[in-house]
Amino acid sequence: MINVGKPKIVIAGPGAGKTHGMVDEIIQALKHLERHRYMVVVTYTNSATKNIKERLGKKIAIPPNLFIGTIHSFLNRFIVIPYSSLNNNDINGEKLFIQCGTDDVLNRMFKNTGETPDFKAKNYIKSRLTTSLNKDGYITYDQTLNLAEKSLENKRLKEILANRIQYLYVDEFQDTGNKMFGIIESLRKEKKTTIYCVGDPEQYIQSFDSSIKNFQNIPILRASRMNQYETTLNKTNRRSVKTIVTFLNNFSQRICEANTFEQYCHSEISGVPVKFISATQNITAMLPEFFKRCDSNKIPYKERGIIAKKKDVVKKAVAALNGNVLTPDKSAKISAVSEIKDTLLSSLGTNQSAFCEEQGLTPFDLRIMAVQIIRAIRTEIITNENSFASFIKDTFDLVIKNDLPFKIDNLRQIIVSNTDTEAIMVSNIHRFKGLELDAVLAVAKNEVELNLWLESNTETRDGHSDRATSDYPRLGYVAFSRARKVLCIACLEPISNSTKQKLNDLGVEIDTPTLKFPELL
Ligand SMILES: Nc1ncnc2c1ncn2[C@@H]1O[C@H](COP(=O)(O)OP(=O)(O)OP(=O)(O)O)[C@@H](O)[C@H]1O
Repeated sequence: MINVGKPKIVIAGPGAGKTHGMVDEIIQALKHLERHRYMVVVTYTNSATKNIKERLGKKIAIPPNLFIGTIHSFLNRFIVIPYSSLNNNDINGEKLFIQCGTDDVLNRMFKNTGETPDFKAKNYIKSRLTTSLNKDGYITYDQTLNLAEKSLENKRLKEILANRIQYLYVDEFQDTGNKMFGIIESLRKEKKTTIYCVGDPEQYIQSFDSSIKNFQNIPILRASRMNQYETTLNKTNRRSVKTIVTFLNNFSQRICEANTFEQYCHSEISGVPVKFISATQNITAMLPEFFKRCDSNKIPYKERGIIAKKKDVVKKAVAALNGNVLTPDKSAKISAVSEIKDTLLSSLGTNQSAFCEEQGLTPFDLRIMAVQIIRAIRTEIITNENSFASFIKDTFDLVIKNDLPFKIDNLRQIIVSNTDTEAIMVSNIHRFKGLELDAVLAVAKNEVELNLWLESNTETRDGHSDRATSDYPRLGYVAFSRARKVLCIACLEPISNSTKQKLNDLGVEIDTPTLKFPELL
C-alpha cells in the first residue's frame, strides 16, 4: 500500500500565502488523482469556496472528482446523505437539508405560545424535535456534524470514506472544531488519504463552546503539538504594505518555539499610516474621510470595503451606501436554484420525489418554479415569509406548512447581484475571512468592542473567555489584516482618552473630523 506520509499543517499569519500555496499543492497533486477517488478541499464559508474556485479556475479546468465546498456541504455529500441512515433507524433514507438550526425551529414553536421553557425542558424538547425532524428526513444545519460523527463510529464506513478520498485539503484550519478534527483524525489513522491543512491560530474566530474551553485547546494548536503531524511555520506577509504589517505585528507576539508570530513584510511599499476616523455619529459621516484616503491612493471602488462584526453595523453600512454594495459571495449564484428549491420543498413539508409524484411534475418543472421564485425575490414581490406564502399560493396553488422557519434575507443574499460600478464591498468579518481588498474600513459598534480589537497582550487576548465575545480580540485582527494598502478604523461611539492613547501607542493616526456640520448627516 502507498504510504501517504504524515498530514502537513502550514501555520502562518495573514497574507502569508497559505491559500495561494494550497492552490499550488492542489494543482500538483491533481496529476496523481486517481479517477475513481476524490480530492476534497474544505473551506469555512461560501465566500472562501468561491475564492478557491476562482483561484483554481484561473489555472486549470476543475475535474469532476475535485470537490470544493464548505465543511457542511462536504459532510452532507460524502457522509450524511449516503451513509447516515445505514446504521441509524432514526434517520430517514431520503434526506432534505433545511437552511436553519434546530433552535430556529424551536423558537418558532414557542413564539406564539408565550411560554419560555427552562434550559432543561428546552434541551429535552430539542432532542425530541431533532429525532422527529430526522425521522422525516429533515436535516437541520446544526445536525450535519453530529450525524457525520455518528456515522463514522462505524469502522467499515471509515474505511469506505478513506478509500473514496485520496486527498483532503483544509483551508482556515484554525476554525476546525473538535468534531471535524475527529473526522480528519479518522482519515489520518486509515493512512489512505493525503492530508494538508493551512491556518492561522490568531485568526480563530469561533466562540469557545463547551468542548473548547481555552484557546490552547483549539485543534490547530493541538495538532501542531502532535508528532503525527508535520508542522511548518511561515512568517512572511505578502498581502499588505509595511505600515499595515507593522500595525498587525502588535497583535502577533505569541511565542512559538522561541519565536513570535511577527511577520516580515514582503512588499517594498511603506504605505500610508493606519488611520482612526473620529466621526462617530454614523457610517455616512465616516465615508468622506475613508474615500478621501482611497482616492489619494488611487483605489477603485470595487477594491474598497467596510467590515464589521455586528449585523446592525453591517446594515448601517449598507444603508449609508444606499444599498449600493457588493457582498463576498454574491456570485454564489450557481447554487441559488437548488437553495430555493430546497426551501420550497421544506416549506411544503415534502421532498423532491414525493412532491413530483404527487403533483405529476418532473424535477425540471421544480427548477422552473425555483426560477420563478428567484424572480419574485429580485423584483421584491417576495420580501418576507408571508409574501413568500402568498406567492406560492397565488402562482402554484400550493399551501406552505409554516412550521419550518427560514430567512428570505439569506435567500436574497444568494441571488441578488449588483453591478453598479460605484458599489463597494460590505461584509461581516466572518464572511470576509480569507479574502482581501486594497482598502478596508473596520467599524466597531462601541468602545468595548474596539478595545477588544485593539488588545495587544497575548495572554489577555487568549484569556478573554466571555462566551459571547471570546473571539473579539481575534476578530479585529482578521478585519485589519484584510487590507492591502489602506486601513482605516472607526467606532460608532465616542472614544475615551485612554482608547485614544492606546491607538497612539499602536501607531495609529487619529484624524480631526473634517466635516463642518457632521450632525446634519
Ligand atoms: N508565492 C506567491 N507569489 C505571489 N503572490 C503570492 C504568493 N503567495 C501569496 N501571494 C499573494 O499574497 C496574497 C495573500 O495570499 P493568501 O490569500 O494565500 O494568504 P493567506 O495566508 O491565505 O491569508 P489569510 O490567512 O489572511 O487568509 C494574495 O494576494 C496572493 O495572491
